[in-house]
Amino acid sequence: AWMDADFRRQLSARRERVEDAFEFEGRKVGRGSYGQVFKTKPRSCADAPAGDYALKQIEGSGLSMSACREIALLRELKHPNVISLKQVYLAHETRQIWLLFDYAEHDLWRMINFHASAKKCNSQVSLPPNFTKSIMHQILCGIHYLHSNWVLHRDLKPANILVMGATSPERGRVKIADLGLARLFHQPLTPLTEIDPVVVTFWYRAPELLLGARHYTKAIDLWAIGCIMAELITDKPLFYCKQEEDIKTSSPYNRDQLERIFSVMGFPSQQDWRDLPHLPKYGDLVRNFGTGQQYARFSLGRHMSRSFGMSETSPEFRLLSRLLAMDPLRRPSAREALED
Ligand SMILES: Cc1ccc(-n2nc(C(C)(C)C)cc2NC(=O)NCCO)cc1
Repeated sequence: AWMDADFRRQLSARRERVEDAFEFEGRKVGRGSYGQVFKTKPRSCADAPAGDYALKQIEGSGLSMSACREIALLRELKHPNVISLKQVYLAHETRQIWLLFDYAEHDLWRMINFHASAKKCNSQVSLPPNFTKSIMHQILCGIHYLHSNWVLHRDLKPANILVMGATSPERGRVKIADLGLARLFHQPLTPLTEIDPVVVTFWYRAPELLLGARHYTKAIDLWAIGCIMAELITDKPLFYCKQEEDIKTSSPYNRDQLERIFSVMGFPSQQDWRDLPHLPKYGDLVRNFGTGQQYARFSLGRHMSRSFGMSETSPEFRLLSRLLAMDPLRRPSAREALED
């Protein structure tokens, strides 16, 4: 009531309603803790250019903290490899918030699974090497832009790497997005609750996070990019680890996930990772793994050459092993990885 009633009436009469501009009934394509997403086209009367759009109806009502954060963040960011927010619709009657994005036909999770299943039935439809190189270059460009604006992603994984489809003028272009769950908790140590049917995976989480690191860093994003690179090459999650169903742990320490990392990478020595003993969960690590002698013969080179014939002297292996350095201080910045 603080606003003059007549002025309010004029404003609400002029405000463009999302249902007037877009047809989205029954066209839901996504559902998660963040809200629901519809694939839509503008109605002829709308002034949006023709093409497919994604309309996200934000969970909850009114300007929640996460809605504010998403709008404030996305409206400032503009890069070809980062999802772009086209329009915000505030439905005052229902206090609903709608975000309009360009529709991305694909995401890396589905593309990798498609090729993995195609491989199983022996049609050699594996991802062409140039595809992996192009996707990696675009992810690194997008992350370099975010990091230079001091935006950390915190939950990079194939499902958050969108790829524009054939009907889009930006065909084949990567759009880094954040479709969901982990965004609700800004600190790495918040308990993971099952507010979303899809179980959170730890496969892309850097070892320092699993050992209780208190803050996200750029190096944590680069570790995840290393995991994505390996998955593009092999069609398999590098640090695949079965998930217990009830992930209600409040501790960041995940023994099974750490075990999987060590059985691929080997166990980090004092020389490999000087600061390891200073991490909060180092005591648990020693209790569970001792000196890690049982992993002495494992290494990334051994894993990639024995399982996928990748040469340890190849340039792609060199980049992969830099991205997957156990010590976060030894991982390259996005710029250094781009130069590589
Ligand atoms: C609460 C909240 C949710 C998502 C974001 N977010 N962040 C990003 C980055 C890639 C710029 C980091 C992108 C988004 N949001 C989206 O990708 N939204 C589209 C589907 O939900 C921000 C904040």
